[in-house]
Amino acid sequence: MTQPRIVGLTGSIGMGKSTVAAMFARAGVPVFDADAEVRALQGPGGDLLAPIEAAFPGTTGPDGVDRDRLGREVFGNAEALGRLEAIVHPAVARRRERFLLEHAGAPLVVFDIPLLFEKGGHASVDTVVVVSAPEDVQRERVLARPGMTPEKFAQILALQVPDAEKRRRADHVIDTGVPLAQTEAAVRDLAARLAR
Ligand SMILES: CC(C)(COP(=O)(O)OP(=O)(O)OC[C@H]1O[C@@H](n2cnc3c(N)ncnc32)[C@H](O)[C@@H]1O)[C@@H](O)C(=O)NCCC(=O)NCCS
Ligand SMILES: Nc1ncnc2c1ncn2[C@@H]1O[C@H](COP(=O)(O)OP(=O)(O)OP(=O)(O)O)[C@@H](O)[C@H]1O
Repeated sequence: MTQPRIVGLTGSIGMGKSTVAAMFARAGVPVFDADAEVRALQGPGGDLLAPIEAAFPGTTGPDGVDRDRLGREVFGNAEALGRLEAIVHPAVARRRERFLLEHAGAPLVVFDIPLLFEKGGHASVDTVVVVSAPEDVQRERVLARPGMTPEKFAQILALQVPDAEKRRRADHVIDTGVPLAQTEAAVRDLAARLAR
């Protein structure tokens, strides 16, 4: 059986990755959502609660990981973030392998991976799609989120490959600074071309 073509979907914070991933799913393309996997692994009863509690005492409870609290410990502290990533990323990679086996017959699959460039994942996908919007649109979207502050936004941006570089390295750029219907049409068109 031929392997599906693997699309790596990425973009900086607030650029619209999750929205565009949902558009690919509506176009019939199976989507692996790395963030959702992290949330499941860190949620109530999740496999990673014990190792995270051991490494970051007091950050887990009956509701799973307290993400705000853990975020405060790791964003802005490279050593702590590295320790968390060493717990989380191998578990996500195992789930991604399983997803690929489950969808071995599909012509096209999407890996929605926020840190595709940052962690070198672009080398193991066939095509890179970057979602991008003007900086002021990104900023407005992110600061509108509950719990977000300009300081946290700046810390997260500093950890991410800049948008301009992502766009330069992309095989395809999806513009999300336009009306949703226009983005959705672009995604449908790209999905059809890539599935051929
Ligand atoms: C620290 C945690 C609990 C904070 O959760 P919270 O819900 O507050 O934030 P969220 O996950 O929505 O992330 C907010 C923004 O930060 C970015 N971000 C998250 N982790 C990282 C990281 N390791 N490096 C750079 N940016 C990151 C996200 O892409 C997003 O743009 C969580 O981000 C986490 O467990 N991160 C480590 C795992 C990871 O690398 N996840 C992202 C890729 S799968
Ligand atoms: N044309 C568009 N394409 C995508 N999103 C849009 C568009 N116009 C407006 N939006 C809005 O922008 C927001 C994008 O948020 P989304 O959660 O998809 O970003 P994200 O890149 O996944 O974020 P993060 O990296 O922080 O997880 C949504 O509220 C969405 O409705």
